[in-house]
Amino acid sequence: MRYTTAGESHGPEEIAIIEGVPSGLHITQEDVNEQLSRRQHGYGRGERQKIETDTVTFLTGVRHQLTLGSPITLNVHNDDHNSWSKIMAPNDVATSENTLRKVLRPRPGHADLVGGMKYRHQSDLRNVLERSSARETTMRVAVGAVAKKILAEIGVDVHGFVVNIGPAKSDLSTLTQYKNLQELREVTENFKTRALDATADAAMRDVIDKAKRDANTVGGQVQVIATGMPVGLGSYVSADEKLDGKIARAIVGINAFKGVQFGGGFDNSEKYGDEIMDEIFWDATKGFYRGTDNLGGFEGGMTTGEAILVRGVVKPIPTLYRPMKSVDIDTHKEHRASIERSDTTAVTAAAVIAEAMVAIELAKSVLDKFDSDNIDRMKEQVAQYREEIRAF
Ligand SMILES: Cc1cc2nc3c(=O)[nH]c(=O)nc-3n(C[C@H](O)[C@H](O)[C@H](O)COP(=O)(O)O)c2cc1C
Ligand SMILES: C=C(O[C@@H]1CC(C(=O)O)=C[C@@H](OP(=O)(O)O)[C@H]1O)C(=O)O
Repeated sequence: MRYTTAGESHGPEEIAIIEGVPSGLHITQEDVNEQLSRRQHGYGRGERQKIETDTVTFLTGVRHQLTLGSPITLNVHNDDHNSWSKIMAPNDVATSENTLRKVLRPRPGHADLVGGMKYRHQSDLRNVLERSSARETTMRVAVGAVAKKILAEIGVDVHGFVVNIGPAKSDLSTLTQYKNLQELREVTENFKTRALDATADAAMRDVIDKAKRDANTVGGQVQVIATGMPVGLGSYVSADEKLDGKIARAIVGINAFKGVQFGGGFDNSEKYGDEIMDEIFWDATKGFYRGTDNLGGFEGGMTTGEAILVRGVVKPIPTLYRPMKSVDIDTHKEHRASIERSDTTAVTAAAVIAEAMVAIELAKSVLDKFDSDNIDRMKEQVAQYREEIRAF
């Protein structure tokens, strides 16, 4: 399975094309809309989310709620485009009127300056901003919704949570060692049944309100937990086959993500070996298993069969309403950075996007190993493989 996305933030449409989804997968537009709606929620976002109601249209690859095995085209309309149609017009020549919203003072922390240099957009950095915007993550979540449906067919569940927003921490933040799998499962379930909107926590709202009052922004960490993956997805034999490596790349590829860890991650560096390795046990019904999950479900770049625990670090939003120092690209004079309408934080959305990215990488790995033509044949092969592994 592979995919590509296209679309500018204030252009008319966002598009994704996915190839390699098996035939016979049951999927509806509502399945995708549910995930798109989760991405749009979260305290601390700006005015844009009030304008958009992200809903998908299947343009190709699905018939009577079943995938055909052909490329699937997903489309989400940008409602905000109504206010930008002249500025984003593909067929009109540039005039003083339709370039009114020029960006000439690059925002530190954004793609503006380097993107402008690289693509020679020296007359208007909006040409960078439009595609570098995290608006594009709408389509990654849409693709992730398809991946989650594939994974659900073989009992794999993937869920993203907020760990902290600035200094305000959720209960999950204390679970860095995962010594007790039962505790991990309970906390996970507890979090899932609560509103995804971890920013409902009063302490988190306070941090966001303070940042907003100060014309500032704030970041945080998110955690993705995936359960039910078969043993042995990914491989140690070549560096680019390692599934933890593919997931790390997918996570850091999300706008504003600056770090990733598995299991206890960075905290493990302060521990001794006997505190960290996940000891091996055997049981006649389930075969080999571990008592802990300090390594986050990977050994040698392969799934161990325990929960996959991935954490991502999200930097604060770069656009500041009290902007930082920058330089005008026309005059080369020092000037405060441009201000664009912006979020105060997007950590809650980031948890949903990280979930989608993990789901995409896991689904790809399943489709690489098992039949990818038809979903029922894939399921049969996974069941057969699971039985072989259990009997090892
Ligand atoms: C869901 C989401 C929403 C975002 N919203 C904004 C925003 O409103 N304003 C902004 O300046 N950056 C926002 N960002 C971050 C920028 O897109 C990102 O920092 C920028 O593209 C530079 O990429 P980098 O941080 O990965 O280097 C958002 C990121 C995510 C994941
Ligand atoms: C549009 C979304 O996020 C946008 C991501 C973003 C950025 O610079 O990354 C900047 C803002 O864009 P705008 O100026 O149009 O409000 C966010 O709203 C979205 O998540 O759907």
